[in-house]
Amino acid sequence: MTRATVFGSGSWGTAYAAILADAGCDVTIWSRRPEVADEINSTRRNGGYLPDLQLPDAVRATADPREAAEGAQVAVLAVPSQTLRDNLAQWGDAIGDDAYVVSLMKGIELGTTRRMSEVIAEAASVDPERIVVVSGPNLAREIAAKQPAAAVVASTNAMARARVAEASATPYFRPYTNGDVVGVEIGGAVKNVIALAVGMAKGMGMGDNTMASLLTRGLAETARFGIRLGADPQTFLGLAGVGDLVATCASPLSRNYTFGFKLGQGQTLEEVQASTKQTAEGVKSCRSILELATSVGAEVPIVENVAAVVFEGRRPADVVEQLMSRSRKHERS
Ligand SMILES: NC(=O)C1=CN([C@@H]2O[C@H](COP(=O)(O)OP(=O)(O)OC[C@H]3O[C@@H](n4cnc5c(N)ncnc54)[C@H](OP(=O)(O)O)[C@@H]3O)[C@@H](O)[C@H]2O)C=CC1
Ligand SMILES: O=C(CO)COP(=O)(O)O
Repeated sequence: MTRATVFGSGSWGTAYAAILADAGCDVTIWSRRPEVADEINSTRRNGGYLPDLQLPDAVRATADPREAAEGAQVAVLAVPSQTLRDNLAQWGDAIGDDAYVVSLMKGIELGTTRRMSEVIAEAASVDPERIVVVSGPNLAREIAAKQPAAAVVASTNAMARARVAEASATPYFRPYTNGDVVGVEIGGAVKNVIALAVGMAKGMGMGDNTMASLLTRGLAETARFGIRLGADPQTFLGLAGVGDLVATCASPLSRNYTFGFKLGQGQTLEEVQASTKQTAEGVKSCRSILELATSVGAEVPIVENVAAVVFEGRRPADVVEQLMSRSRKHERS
């Protein structure tokens, strides 16, 4: 039986722990708050994040990272992208040298512009051949309700991706393997920013043509940018590209879409931030994505305009005008 640890007991960490248990693993969750670990152990629920999910008996929790990581062959990381480096500094050394380290995170680090697999390799000295990235159209609430979904399990190491895919396969969660870690991580990070843009448009009362236009042009800029970093263009047509973009941009369950929607309705950044406890990765990552894209000479106008709203206080309505008045060009330029 595979021993797995999930670091992070938020929405996706908790839902992923259930996937692993349903796939036959013995799972320990690390919660940073002891009361969350106690609640999971005594009620088999994590009411603050996924109140409707009854966790399988094979899942237990602890607030002690070393106890959580003990003997784990698979260590899953599900904390916010911007805290990952600090988290790993605290307990990264608890992860065994032979464990596969799985990133569920969809962001780019501020300041360094590192992808999450790069942060893991640097901050916890993990061999990149042991790092696996899981991404795709996986809204935690739907997965927790055991609604069927597919995902991509990416690693440069064929054995690592096969092993993690096997440990995560259930009747409602179907993993596909992929060797393109860069493309999978870029798709996952940029779609959050495009979902903020779509949310803003919807919040301003715009309809499906606007949504589809933003989504399609968003995919174009994601691919343009990812290819400059060495990604396989085909990855953006897959689950970590189109798949996740569609799920996130079309769902009120998405924190990024909802965040953008509230901005579009006229709430201030501070008001929206105060109303949401959960992680909307695109809000911070739009800045690091813009910086990384600029450094490789990739034009990312939607990301740039979302960053102008979030970091410069521009109004969403001004951004729409700006995007619509850009110089005309070939669709594939
Ligand atoms: N939710 C989803 O549907 C999906 C999310 N993802 C990605 O997974 C990653 C995690 O997301 P998700 O689980 O949804 O996030 P949540 O906001 O739901 O949970 C974050 C978790 O990280 C913990 N945490 C640990 N250290 C810190 C810290 N220093 N500051 C804040 N929180 C900390 C939180 O603890 P505490 O409870 O004590 O605050 C909580 O358990 C993100 O990158 C997200 O993009 C990917 C696919 C689906
Ligand atoms: O990544 C996700 C779905 O695949 C979750 O999106 P949000 O973080 O916007 O909720």
